[in-house]
Amino acid sequence: MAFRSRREKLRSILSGSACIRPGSAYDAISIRIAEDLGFPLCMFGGSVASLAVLGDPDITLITLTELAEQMRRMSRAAKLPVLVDADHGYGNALNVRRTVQELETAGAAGLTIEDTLLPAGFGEPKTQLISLEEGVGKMKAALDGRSDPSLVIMGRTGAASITSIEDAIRRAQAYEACGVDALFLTGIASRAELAAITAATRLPIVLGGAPDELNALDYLAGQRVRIALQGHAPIAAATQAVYETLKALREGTAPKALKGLASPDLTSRIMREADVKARSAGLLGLKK
Ligand SMILES: O=C([O-])CC(=O)C(=O)O
Ligand SMILES: [Mg+2]
Repeated sequence: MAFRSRREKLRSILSGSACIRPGSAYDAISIRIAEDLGFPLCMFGGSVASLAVLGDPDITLITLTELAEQMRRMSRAAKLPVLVDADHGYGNALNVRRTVQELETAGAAGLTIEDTLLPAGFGEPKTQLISLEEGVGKMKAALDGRSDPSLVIMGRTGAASITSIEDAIRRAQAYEACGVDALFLTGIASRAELAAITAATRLPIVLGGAPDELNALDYLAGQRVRIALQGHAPIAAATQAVYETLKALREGTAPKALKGLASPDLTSRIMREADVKARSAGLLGLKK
């Protein structure tokens, strides 16, 4: 299968002994840049999917079809393994199963399913969790939905900052018992909390946003953390660059006087233009 080697690369990160930083990417251009810079993995967050596809905040307005289509574009553009944030799986456990099928055929190397109540409930200003039992059903459905056994399924909980660290441990243990491949934890606030999770579980850990005391990769590796996210700065940088450029043009700056544009060489590399030219020579009878 075409995507198996990507999934095996993600598996080798999880079964290794180091902790890596994934590149945050959200479209064909950003994943090619992450690939060229040598990132071993790309994180495709739900927040950046919503922003890139809809221009909206992370409130689960995006549909599974839109997420999977963006994933497919990224899979086509680069060979870098992608870990995709599949939020709550776009519905109940049956929807989770469908979500896994769609993201698997779209080329994801791995995906996370979380136990957050999404979209937000009526009259609920704060994030809520679904029950542990429903969460377990979702993890089982996700595992059942996979047809390539190398696709990585991660059980995710943000319980540590929503209910308690004890609840996060209970949930992590329950998802581990379902047979997920890794635990994705958000809202871990301290080394003591991470140590408690590490001691109570045995699967590789992926850490969402974390405070400064959880930044050192060697320390994290010793706590069985294999992947540590560091936010989504690239899309923020892209937004600022587009803003500055449009603002300068609107104010009358000549295109040639603009600062901070990609050079023709960088653009050509991102477009894989040398490959296109070689292909055109062979297939369209054009000069190389
Ligand atoms: O998965 C991540 O990178 C963190 C997250 O939930 C999001 O950005 O939506
Ligand atoms: Mg998310």
